[in-house]
Amino acid sequence: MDKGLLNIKNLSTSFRINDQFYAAVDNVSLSVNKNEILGIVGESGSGKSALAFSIMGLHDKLNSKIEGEINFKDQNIAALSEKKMNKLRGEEIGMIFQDPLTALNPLKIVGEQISEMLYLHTRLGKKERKDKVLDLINQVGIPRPEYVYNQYPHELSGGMRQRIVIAIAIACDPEFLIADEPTTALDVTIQAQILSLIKRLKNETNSGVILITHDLGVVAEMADRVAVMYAGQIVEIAPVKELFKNPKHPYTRSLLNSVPHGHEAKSKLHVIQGMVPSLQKLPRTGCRFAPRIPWISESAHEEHPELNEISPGHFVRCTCYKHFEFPDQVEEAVGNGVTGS
Ligand SMILES: Nc1ncnc2c1ncn2[C@@H]1O[C@H](COP(=O)(O)OP(=O)(O)OP(=O)(O)O)[C@@H](O)[C@H]1O
Repeated sequence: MDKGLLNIKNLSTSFRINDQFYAAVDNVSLSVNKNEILGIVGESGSGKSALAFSIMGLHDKLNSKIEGEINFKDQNIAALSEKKMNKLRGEEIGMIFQDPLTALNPLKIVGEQISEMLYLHTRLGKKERKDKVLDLINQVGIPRPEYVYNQYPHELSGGMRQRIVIAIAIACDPEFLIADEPTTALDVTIQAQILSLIKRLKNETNSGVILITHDLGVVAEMADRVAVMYAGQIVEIAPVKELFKNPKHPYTRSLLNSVPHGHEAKSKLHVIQGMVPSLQKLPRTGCRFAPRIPWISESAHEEHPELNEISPGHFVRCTCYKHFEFPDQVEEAVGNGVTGS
């Protein structure tokens, strides 16, 4: 894989459960370049947030364990002290959290919350900080910055609150942004505004972005490349157009097929049943997706599934995709007098 602004190598993040550690992120390698948005998709429990929190160094050290490397601008930030990580967080890597209500302090006016970031990470004086905060509120598309500066989070709409969270994340011009489900809590029109804001900021600052979402429409709109996570592993990674045009892994195909398209209202949705197993129940050997596609023979899977590059920049884990059909598609084909391959 190419060398980017962020290079993650063999990252595993494990959590302590009943005195044993279980990996929620399991041997993940990926890179993100400047001015690139990497979308990360996957069902709930696939390890997306655990990965994001690992990059930000936000896991509780007592109950989690991180192995592997998280190289940011050629420095392994997984090995940094808490003090250095505190400096890096916000200053060089900003994070936009899913729920603005929990990300913001309900007892402080929003202007001060943005200003605090500048106080911690810059040498700006009080007046310069205020000017910069007003400028940031303006940049994230909120009218009347002077007025909004003095408001409490509960006085703002959900969309405005998320803009404030974004203003905090970009206050120090970070070179990298992690957005973890940034629009999940918002209604559709506001979603579109927030996403175009993130894209504009990325273009203006040339920053690298990881965008975590379970919404494939968002990924199609925003990402340059997409990584599909299942049970702690990347099962497929490809440039966005390639992934949508030529999805290979059964899990990716199932995710894509579960999105209804308006113009195909009457066509059937082929979906794989089941869900990501809990950490303790996760199969740790062989193809982790095999239990959800039991109609695919054991010999179709690799014993130790790796990410194989099948075309430039398009990687797929395991060989089972070569033999995969949705069972109801096979039935349809047989019903039509055509045998499924
Ligand atoms: N602090 C923790 N302690 C124990 N297990 C955890 C912890 N955080 C996450 N997990 C487990 O790790 C797995 C991955 O969780 P994670 O939150 O990363 O998934 P996700 O893909 O981000 O899901 P969602 O879309 O719901 O946010 C899950 O099985 C989850 O229960």
